[in-house]
Amino acid sequence: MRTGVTRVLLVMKGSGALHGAFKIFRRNHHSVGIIGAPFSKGQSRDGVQLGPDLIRAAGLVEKLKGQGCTVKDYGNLTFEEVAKDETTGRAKRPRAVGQANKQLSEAVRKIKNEGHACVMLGGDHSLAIGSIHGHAACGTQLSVVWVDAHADINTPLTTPTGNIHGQPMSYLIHELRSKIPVMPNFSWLKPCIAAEDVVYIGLRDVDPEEHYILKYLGIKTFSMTEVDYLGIAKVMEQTCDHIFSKVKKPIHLSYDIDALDPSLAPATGTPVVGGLTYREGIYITEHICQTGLLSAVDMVEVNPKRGGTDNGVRSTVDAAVDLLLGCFGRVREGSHSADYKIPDP
Ligand SMILES: NC(=[NH2+])NCCC[C@H](N)C(=O)O
Ligand SMILES: [Mn+2]
Ligand SMILES: [Mn+2]
Repeated sequence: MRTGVTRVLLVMKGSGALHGAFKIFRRNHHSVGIIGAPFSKGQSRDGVQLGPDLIRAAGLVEKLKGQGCTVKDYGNLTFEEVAKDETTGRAKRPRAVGQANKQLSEAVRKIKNEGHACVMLGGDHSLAIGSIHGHAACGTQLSVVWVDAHADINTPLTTPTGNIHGQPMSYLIHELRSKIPVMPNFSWLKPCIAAEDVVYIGLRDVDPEEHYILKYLGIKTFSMTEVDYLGIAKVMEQTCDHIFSKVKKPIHLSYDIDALDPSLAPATGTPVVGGLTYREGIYITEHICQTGLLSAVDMVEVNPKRGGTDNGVRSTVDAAVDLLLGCFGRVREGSHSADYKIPDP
């Protein structure tokens, strides 16, 4: 039995005809818990810490409620300044990143334990460390769908930039445990994801060392080349075949806004041309929602100080909101409540 999907026998009153028998309707009463993580030290560009409040200001909570979700906003985390934070290995600001992610992990674990689907608003993508760790801490094995132009799987020794937002996956995957040096403020973190439970979608800027790691671990990837070749519907079908091949596990969707094409989402720190269209980006969320197994979502790397114009920022933030709405029941064909009746004149 699929969870998250209700089968409804739709009978058109008056006509006597049966229309769309056993048509599948999306369950819209998702319970969503939102946590903001205004954190930017996993990379070097100012502004990405403004993401959570901007995404809220674009009406996320009201729109989720408007489509039938129950929403609890847990507010934003606050992060203390870390005084001396020297590079370890090549990783920059490890103490600040380690501390912030420890806080985030605890917050996500609480939201999950209170029974909600968790939405983490970033902030930079280093926050996936705490978000996925806190989600996994609830006890179940997870699948991770990582939608991004980048693989973010450099280790602290392979990273070309030192930015930890390019490394989160390497800290989380069991198989890379021996490749991660001891880092200050990271002793709380244990790997919690198996390489075979990860799927990437949207890749188009992968460092050579990352490419080696992906091949070495046999991780399932759909680069933009595969998106072009297969089309997004097949990509999503194969994504689900892969993550559901053994048992059906809860899904952690980690969505970097730079997966979308920069013409649509320019307000981000590391834009890469040739990205997902709006429709492909939304289709991913609709499909994941349909599985009924979406358990947590990260929406990261929205940076209003990039992207040039006000329009560019607005289009980026609106796209982030629409992607989140797609995760929790919005469908483009439209929808209606179960008890709706056409008004009599
Ligand atoms: N979350 C991101 N936007 N990551 C970009 C990473 C870029 C590059 N691969 C690095 O490791 O630094
Ligand atoms: Mn990225
Ligand atoms: Mn990323």
